[in-house]
Amino acid sequence: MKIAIIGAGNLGLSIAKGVLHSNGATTMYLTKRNTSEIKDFEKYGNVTVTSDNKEAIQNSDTLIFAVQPGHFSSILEEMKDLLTENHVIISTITGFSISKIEEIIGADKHIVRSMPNTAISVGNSMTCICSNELGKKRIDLAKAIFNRMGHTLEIPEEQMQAATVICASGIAFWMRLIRATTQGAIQLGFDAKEAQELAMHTCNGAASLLIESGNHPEEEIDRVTTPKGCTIEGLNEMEHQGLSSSLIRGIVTSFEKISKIRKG
Ligand SMILES: NC(=O)C1=CN([C@@H]2O[C@H](COP(=O)(O)OP(=O)(O)OC[C@H]3O[C@@H](n4cnc5c(N)ncnc54)[C@H](O)[C@@H]3O)[C@@H](O)[C@H]2O)C=CC1
Ligand SMILES: O=C(O)[C@@H]1CCC=N1
Repeated sequence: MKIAIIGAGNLGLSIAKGVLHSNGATTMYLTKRNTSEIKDFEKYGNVTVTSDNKEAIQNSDTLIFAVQPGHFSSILEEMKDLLTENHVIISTITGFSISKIEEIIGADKHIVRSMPNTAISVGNSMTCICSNELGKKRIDLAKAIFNRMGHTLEIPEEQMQAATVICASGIAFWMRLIRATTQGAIQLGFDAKEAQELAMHTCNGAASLLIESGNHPEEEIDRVTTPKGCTIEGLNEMEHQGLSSSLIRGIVTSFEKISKIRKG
């Protein structure tokens, strides 16, 4: 597998780390405009860091685009003559539809849209993917790439905007919940380091319980909430203060913002 990551910023580098972590590529190109900060990646023998997208594309078969939405059209325009039916073109760009990509490079290319998150760097991304008609022939390959770095779900393109919020922005939402729990633990007497340790491992345990059991969260909550106990008292107070409601409202607000990014 010869992978090029076009736009090695926050997400692109997270993908690069995940690929390295999982030995997922024979060669890997990382491109960005100013490469000085990421030259270190060349210590991995199979990695080339360059600002030359053309070189990266010509020497790779799987192209992962991770540039800002506003830069994507012009990069595709510049590179379209280099893109062939042998390439698998994977976009991670928020709000940029497959039809818009096809308008620029043509429908005769294998195009996959993916929405990973930054936990891809530690091999634990929730990644949603979909493809154009021709890309269906390569979707299993794309799934195999992302499955090495977490969990993958194929979805209809119409759900991509929602997946962006739940999975990609979701990392930030969960971080805030972990941070708030950490602050609570400090208030109760743990030092900051221990407080975070307790918060993040408990969060990990909660997710693992659901993943392994397939249970609904309320089933697991029922096991914790002793009648007249402290958990239900705390949980109800959180709901009086709008915990679930504020999360749902935040999710919907992020979703609506993507439509504005798309138009802009
Ligand atoms: N950060 C995240 O957690 C996620 C981001 N995304 C999407 O991924 C894309 C990238 O997001 P970030 O990594 O956060 O942005 P970023 O700004 O950190 O990275 C973009 C990179 O592209 C580089 N770049 C700009 N023009 C270029 C060009 N002509 N050739 C090569 N590289 C070029 C920039 O130097 C920068 O390093 C966005 O479209 C975003 O919507 C999707 C899922 C998660
Ligand atoms: O905040 C953003 O717009 C991008 C897309 C999802 C995660 N980061």
